[in-house]
Amino acid sequence: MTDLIATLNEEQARAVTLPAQHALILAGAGSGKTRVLTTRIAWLIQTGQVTPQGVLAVTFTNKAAKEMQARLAAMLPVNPKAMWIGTFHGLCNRLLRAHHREAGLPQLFQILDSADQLAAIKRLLKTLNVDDEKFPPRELQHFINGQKEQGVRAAAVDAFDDFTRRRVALYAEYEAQCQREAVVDFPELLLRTYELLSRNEPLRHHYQRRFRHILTDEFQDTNKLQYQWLKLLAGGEEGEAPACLFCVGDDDQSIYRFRGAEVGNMLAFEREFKVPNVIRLEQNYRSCGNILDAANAIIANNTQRLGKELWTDRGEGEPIRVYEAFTDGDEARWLVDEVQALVRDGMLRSDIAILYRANALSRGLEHQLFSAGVSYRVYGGLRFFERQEVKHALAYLRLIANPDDDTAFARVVNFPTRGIGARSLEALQDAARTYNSSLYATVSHLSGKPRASIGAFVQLIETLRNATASLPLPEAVDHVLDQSGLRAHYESQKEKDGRERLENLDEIISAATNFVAESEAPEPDVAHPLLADFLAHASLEAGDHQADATDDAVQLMTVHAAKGLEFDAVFLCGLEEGLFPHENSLMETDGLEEERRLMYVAVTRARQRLYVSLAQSRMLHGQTRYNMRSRFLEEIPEALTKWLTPRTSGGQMQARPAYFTPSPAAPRRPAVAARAPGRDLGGLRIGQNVRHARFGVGVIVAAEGSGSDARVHINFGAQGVKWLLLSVAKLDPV
Ligand SMILES: Nc1ncnc2c1ncn2[C@@H]1O[C@H](COP(=O)(O)OP(=O)(O)OP(=O)(O)O)[C@@H](O)[C@H]1O
Ligand SMILES: [Mg+2]
Repeated sequence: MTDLIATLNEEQARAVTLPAQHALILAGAGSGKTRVLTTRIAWLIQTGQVTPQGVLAVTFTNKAAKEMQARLAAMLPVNPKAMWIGTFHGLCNRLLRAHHREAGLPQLFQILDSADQLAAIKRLLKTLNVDDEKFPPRELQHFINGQKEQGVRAAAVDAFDDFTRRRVALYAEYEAQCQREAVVDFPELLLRTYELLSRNEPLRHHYQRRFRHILTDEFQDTNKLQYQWLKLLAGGEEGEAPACLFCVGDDDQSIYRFRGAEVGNMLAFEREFKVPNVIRLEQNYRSCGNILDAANAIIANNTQRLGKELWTDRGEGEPIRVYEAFTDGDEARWLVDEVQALVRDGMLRSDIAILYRANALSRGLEHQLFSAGVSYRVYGGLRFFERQEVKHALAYLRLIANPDDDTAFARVVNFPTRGIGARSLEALQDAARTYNSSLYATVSHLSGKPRASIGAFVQLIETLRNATASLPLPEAVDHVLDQSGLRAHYESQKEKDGRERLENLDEIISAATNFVAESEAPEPDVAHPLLADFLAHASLEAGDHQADATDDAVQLMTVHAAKGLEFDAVFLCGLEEGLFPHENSLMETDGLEEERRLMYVAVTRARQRLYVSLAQSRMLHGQTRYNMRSRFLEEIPEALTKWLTPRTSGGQMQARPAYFTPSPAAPRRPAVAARAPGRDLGGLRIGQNVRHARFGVGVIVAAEGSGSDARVHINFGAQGVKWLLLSVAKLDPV
């Protein structure tokens, strides 16, 4: 044990060996916060100040909890599985299972993940005959979860207008439905435990006496209810000594404010508990100097900071490598080549991470990795072709290619909802068994209402088949997305999630475009002969090649999912305005500062090598976009970087030069929505602020087309993001 402390620096050792009092460790990335927290648990146990059962430690992800357990097992002769180390959700689940009766739940209550929860809400709305146009399920879900995260039950919501009163009534109905069906959603796990402990005094005292040390990692991302929960468990009632709270966090890494995380909890904690020990750690052990300097320089542009600096004695290390590709395809190919070179030089694949801001970027990368036979693993998110909305879209295509595909039929016959009832489907399934034929073929044997409702669906598929027969594959996909109602369905879902799903739908068009370009298709490349191949390609890419956890695989994830992790080499791609910072954040300072913190998290994941890349044109969501270089890239001091491609002048990116010959995998024909690059934006440029008579002030985030066809993509903040024709819209520079 003393050995372990000997490897720590002075401040770290002081934090680990603090007396039994509250403490706040406020420190930047890679300064050893998580290591200090883990070592403190070991030290407390080893010095006999607490038993392993007396410790409660909260981590942010299950992966982090497992790592902490493994480190403890290496330091101490204890069974860390028996200890209370886990995420808020995991720990609450454990408490509720142990005291399910007191919590009013059957022992085998089921947990609803976010998708299940949404399905439950939809079902509820249907049963109650509620118009889901007026009360979109996803908004209702957001409302309910928001209330629960504030610790507010339906009965306690203050509703001053009719709309809110209706929502609250639905919240109450939803609570009743969950209770009837014995299911618990994510925020409910926390709220239920919180209520259990606050109402049940003996139980509360039991746990307050038991957990004498409560340690929380990533404290900057706790929400209000989580903080209340910690306070409740810490106790300190009626003259009893409270448990010692040991919280570690970094305000510069607070990246969940959009979900209700309150960085103010750090200050509230310090104030409310009169925390006697606030320790700052300033030495970074993770990253080489250049990487750290870049991170410091980037975050210095934020104004809302508690303020701290990081230094390292590891030497400056390698420069940050910057690659500016012509297209996203070029970017992905370069990236995979570079990954392979690193692996040849002896780096483990699992020490290499590819990070991106938005999930939609993973498809192109996955495709390149897959084609090159590099095993990879996608964390915290499904692989592209496994995502629900993508599977729905593929199901329509599968029915066009093969009407007898019953799985595809069942998946979309009533999605988007077309009022086909469970009874009708049962009748169809029974008849299919009797006639021993596929669902599709059986519809003609039905009669009455089922025949009419399901018959209309069959008719839709027939129409789709005819309409797409002579279209090029990407256009066929586009057509199906529209006519199936899928696009409209996800468009009606205004929350973040709905947008992301829409983006993923459009991404299938990009996939089809690339597939056609690569498949040596005979001219004319009309959809139908290619469709089956494309679908096979999609299911292959979805199923196989997903390396399992033990495999040595390159790690792909969003920046959000990378919090707390570290890798020898990090590739951060898509560094373009509109992508990172994300276009939805451009209008508000808070939004931009949260994006910058996210950038800081991304950069500080790298130990030795950091690559940042961008593409001058990117096919995303079915459209070719020409974005400006990300301001975050411009915020990295030039002396720290090494450009692998000629450094362009910055500002608006150059269009691909006319002499550039497309590489083999680049699209041979323009995609549905792609336009020729030579643009004349009538004196405007991407990144510029403009005023529109109706929408107000916005920022130009992308452009396409030229001459009288030129269109610009403008983010008007609260007014939304719009495509406007330059020749029609009157835009004044501001
Ligand atoms: N005193 C030390 N000597 C050597 N290595 C250290 C020391 N302290 C921390 N490290 C190493 O530095 C790396 C970063 O530590 P850790 O993950 O605990 O930082 P962190 O502050 O939790 O980072 P983040 O903010 O990203 O969560 C780890 O590999 C850790 O083992
Ligand atoms: Mg950490």
